[in-house]
Amino acid sequence: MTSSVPAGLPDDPAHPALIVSARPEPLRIRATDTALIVVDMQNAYASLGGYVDQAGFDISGAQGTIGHIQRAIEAARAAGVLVVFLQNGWDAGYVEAGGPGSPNWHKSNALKTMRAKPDLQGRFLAKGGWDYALVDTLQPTAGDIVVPKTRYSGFFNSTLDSSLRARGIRNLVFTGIATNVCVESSLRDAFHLEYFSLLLEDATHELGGPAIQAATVYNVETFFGWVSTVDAFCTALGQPPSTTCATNVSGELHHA
Ligand SMILES: NC(=O)N/C=C\C(=O)O
Repeated sequence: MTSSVPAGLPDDPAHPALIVSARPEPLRIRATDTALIVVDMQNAYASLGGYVDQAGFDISGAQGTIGHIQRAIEAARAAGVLVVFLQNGWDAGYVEAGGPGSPNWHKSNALKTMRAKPDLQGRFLAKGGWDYALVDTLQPTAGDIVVPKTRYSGFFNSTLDSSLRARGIRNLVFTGIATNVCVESSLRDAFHLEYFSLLLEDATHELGGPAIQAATVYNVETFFGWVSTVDAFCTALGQPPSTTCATNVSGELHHA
């Protein structure tokens, strides 16, 4: 059910709110209590030759997603919205990945692919390696935060929750890869931790195909939060794409 009445934290006359056009209704946020969460934009998930590519997933849409995330990051920084990069992976010896006693050892397609192809052993998601690194075009700058994590949810065994609470953050704007795994896992945990979550659907990419993307969007819109676009986010921040930046069809960033 959609509505035009904004949801979100109550109005506070001392701190005027911004309204983001979203489904199922607009969401009220403030730059000072909002963080843009960039989930796992590492070579593993967004570059040819990285883990998910080598494990057989289609990442042909990832380049376009990178361009959309760049726009959201530029708008966030310009408006004073905190930018948080999540970075998924383990120590080079894979101790943090867990052994056979951990479901992660059995379900992680990175670990499974490396076990199936021993020549790839040590290549995927190991701290210090190319696969683990954030893609060249989405690098943190001063004022941004980078939060390492070892499981799908950014909130599990990480400093994410305390870093956000210390800064008074109550609204999280989610971007990244993969929509249906680490983005959705983190967003679901955010709901249970009382954060208001906004998914920028054109700044995410799925592992599993368009129906899988649609399923997460449905889940978020119906149960866990709100769904919007990069353009709507930029506009709400007073950073319309025409005056800040725009993407061309290949997803590369250029300044207008
Ligand atoms: N970043 C993610 O969504 N990761 C998904 C799968 C994996 O890490 O194996």
